[in-house]
Amino acid sequence: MNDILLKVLRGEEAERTPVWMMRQAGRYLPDYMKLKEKYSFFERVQTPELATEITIQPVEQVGVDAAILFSDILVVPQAMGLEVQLIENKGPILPEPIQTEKDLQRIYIPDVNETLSYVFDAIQLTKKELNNRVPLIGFAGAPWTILCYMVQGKGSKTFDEAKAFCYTQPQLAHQLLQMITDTTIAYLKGQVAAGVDAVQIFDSWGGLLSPGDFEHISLQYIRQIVAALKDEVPTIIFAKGAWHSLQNMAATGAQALGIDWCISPQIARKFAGNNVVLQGNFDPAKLLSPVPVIEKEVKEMMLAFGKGKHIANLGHGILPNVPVDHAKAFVNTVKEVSSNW
Ligand SMILES: Cc1c2[nH]c(c1CCC(=O)O)Cc1[nH]c(c(CCC(=O)O)c1C)Cc1[nH]c(c(CCC(=O)O)c1C)Cc1[nH]c(c(C)c1CCC(=O)O)C2
Repeated sequence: MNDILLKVLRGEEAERTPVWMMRQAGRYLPDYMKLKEKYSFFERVQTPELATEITIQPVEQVGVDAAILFSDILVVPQAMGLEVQLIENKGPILPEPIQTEKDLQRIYIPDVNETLSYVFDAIQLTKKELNNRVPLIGFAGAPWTILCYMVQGKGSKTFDEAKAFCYTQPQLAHQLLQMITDTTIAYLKGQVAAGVDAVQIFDSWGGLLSPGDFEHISLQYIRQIVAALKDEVPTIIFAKGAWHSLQNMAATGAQALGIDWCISPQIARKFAGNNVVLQGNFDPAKLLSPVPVIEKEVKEMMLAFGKGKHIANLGHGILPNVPVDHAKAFVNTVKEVSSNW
């Protein structure tokens, strides 16, 4: 039974630094690609046996200290009544995005036990199959990041239409953000009831907002989610690029904060204070370097974080073209360095 991730999240000492990788269940694994040939994305997500198999692959094949449920943040807008398509090599498309008050009337706060029960079934089955080998992390998108897709209707580097929606129709935007928040709270509570041991909130686009807008448009809703889960399981907030608000994120009471590779561990620690756990922050593209370079740079990262209050991870999701051996070198170097502390 490996529960070092939970020990660190509870503020206890662990034998060594726990390690997992964002988006670890996915396209860099040959066994995942085999299932991808046979089943569509939402078939994989909605079939508990497939989701379980994919969730466990990186635990068995790469040796990570936690599993993260195979699903997607976009199942929430789907459950709220929006169509979501995942198009090969193009990413997500929402053909009828939210842009007006009339559009908002098309969506609703769903009964998660009806619309998202397949996620809860997948969690129960995964917990059974994991048999406590490692903890299971559940997740959801932050309301702002979900709004980005619901309004823009597709991926974007700037999400300018989503921002324009917030800046020109603030009342509608906040109504939508609150609907997403309420759905997300019910959804994450359902994940906890089904058995997840911790949850991560992915605010992938938090860094597109100014510090003031981040508070107003994103963090005030994340704060509600963290508060709602306070007595349930530990929470990790990953707001990519929003390093300016680490102090405010720590004040939400979340147990851990994810950081990306554009901030040093030392500065992140200064901003976040001494109590919260930091998670991160290896540049995912650096996993494309030769293995000796990976080993050297992971060691440097580990030394920069120091012993304790750290969960080793990438600074964003693993890229599909990373060789499995390189992912293993990342995981093994974390284990070696921190076992000798
Ligand atoms: C923004 C976002 C999305 N989804 C997610 C985020 C937040 C994290 C981040 O910023 O990377 C979160 C996510 N998506 C997926 C997981 C699975 C669990 C894990 O291993 O981390 C998680 C945690 C599977 C997935 N979700 C998706 C895939 C790839 C499609 C496939 O394999 O068929 C996987 C494995 C599709 C997806 N889903 C999304 C995009 C933009 C795409 C297409 C681009 C891409 O492929 O990365 C939305």
